[in-house]
Amino acid sequence: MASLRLSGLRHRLLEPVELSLESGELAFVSGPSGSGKSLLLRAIADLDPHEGEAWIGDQARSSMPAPVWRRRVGFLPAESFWWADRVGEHLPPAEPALKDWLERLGFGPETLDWSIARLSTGERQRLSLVRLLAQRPEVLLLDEPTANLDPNNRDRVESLIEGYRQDASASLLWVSHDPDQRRRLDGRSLLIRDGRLEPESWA
Ligand SMILES: Nc1ncnc2c1ncn2[C@@H]1O[C@H](COP(=O)(O)OP(=O)(O)OP(=O)(O)O)[C@@H](O)[C@H]1O
Repeated sequence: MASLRLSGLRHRLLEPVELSLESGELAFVSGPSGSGKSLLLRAIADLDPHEGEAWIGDQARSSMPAPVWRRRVGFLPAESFWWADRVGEHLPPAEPALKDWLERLGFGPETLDWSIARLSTGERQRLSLVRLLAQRPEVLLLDEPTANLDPNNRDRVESLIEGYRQDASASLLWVSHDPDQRRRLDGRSLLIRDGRLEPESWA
């Protein structure tokens, strides 16, 4: 239940970004390859050096330890990193929604025993979303979370993210190259062009 606000957020490619997302608001970010979309998300998540400030509600990033900020602001990278051997080792068993989230993405309970090495690209992508939601972030920064998925699994992921956004009133910044997805999910559309983050015009 928190808004996200950015003021003067800047890294090497981007002009200073001013942005406010209400609690529960969805905004898409698009722009050409290499325009800085992933770097923007990484700067907000405080994973790379940057200038400027960010707030969740009225709490500034600089007012809390980096690990606390990174847990509250959940970043889903385009390529996930897994450190243990089995899926279940990355997911908290006490999370009450875990079984439901896995089922909604097409995974049975046996998935927890699967080796990470056997996962397909799309399975890794879907399971990394479950892992992120289990962190219960208040803000979600999603870097093309459906890029490797067939339409059925894309719909499942969209539905799960939308459900989480509504239940948790989470603010979402979602990098997507897909105009149909942006229309389907009815969020604000932002575009990075020549280093500036600006509202996208559909005209
Ligand atoms: N650690 C880094 N050091 C130097 N340059 C980097 C670094 N990370 C990314 N870049 C460069 O910054 C630019 C923007 O990268 P970014 O990953 O944000 O692009 P993007 O808009 O997400 O592109 P795509 O749609 O292809 O994923 C690219 O030219 C990339 O090569």
